[in-house]
Amino acid sequence: MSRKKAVKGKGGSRSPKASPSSGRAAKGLAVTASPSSGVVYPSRPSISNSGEFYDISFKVMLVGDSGVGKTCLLVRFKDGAFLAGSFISTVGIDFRNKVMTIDAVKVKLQIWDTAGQERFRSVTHAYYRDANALLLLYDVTNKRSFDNIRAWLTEIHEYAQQDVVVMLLGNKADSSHVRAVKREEGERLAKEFGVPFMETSAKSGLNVELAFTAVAKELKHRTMKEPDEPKFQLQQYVDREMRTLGCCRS
Ligand SMILES: Nc1nc2c(ncn2[C@@H]2O[C@H](COP(=O)(O)OP(=O)(O)OP(=O)(O)O)[C@@H](O)[C@H]2O)c(=O)[nH]1
Ligand SMILES: [Mg+2]
Repeated sequence: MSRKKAVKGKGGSRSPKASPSSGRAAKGLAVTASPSSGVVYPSRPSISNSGEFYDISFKVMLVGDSGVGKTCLLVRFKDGAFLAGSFISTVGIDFRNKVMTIDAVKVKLQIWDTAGQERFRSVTHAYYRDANALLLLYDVTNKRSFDNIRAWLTEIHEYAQQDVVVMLLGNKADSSHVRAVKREEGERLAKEFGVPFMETSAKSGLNVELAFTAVAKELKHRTMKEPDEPKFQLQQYVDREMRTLGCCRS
């Protein structure tokens, strides 16, 4: 992840107008195309900038106050590393691509890392409308970042698509000695707004993969759901995975 002062990503085009794109068709899969979600065109193979084929592509945005760990979460997910040391605040917006295999379908996530600082808010607003999913972060050691979640949700409501997938993440869960927001408080707020929730740690890797996988599953199901297939239940999936893995999946 480039942390330098640039509005540039490593993954290719950075036009906010680029719509969810298509990829190589998954063999034998029924496809329903929707203009606002990842669309599959069976005859058109696509290849990501990293050289990987994919079937469907979605845009995911990381949002939340400055310092909550958005960049670190993305770096952990993409590179499996933690950016320790001094904090370099993101300037503008940046993105990285990752192709995941979800139920035998190659799902490309184009993940936009936004700047949490107030002065970049207008830049972020321009990107909301094309996002298929938003990961909204607060820092469990910073009460203010949690209190600001309501304002972030209002902003999301104002600028994002109506059917955008939103997930609330309480990051820095490794810092139990300086915790300022209880897990139950996060759960309560998420319930109030009807969004799925989990705690994560970019430092330890706790639930990082799970957060992105859950979002990718939800988006994939919305696009490729068979008529008789039940609706994917994101929070239930997350709860089940956390139980199975003793709540501490990395
Ligand atoms: N202990 C701990 N520290 C973290 C974690 N995630 C991020 N940090 C630290 O928090 C600081 C901010 O992290 P960033 O990822 O740069 O924050 P950001 O949300 O991208 O901030 P902006 O780019 O300004 O919006 C850095 O010093 C990180 O090392 C985490 O899970 N645990
Ligand atoms: Mg950042």
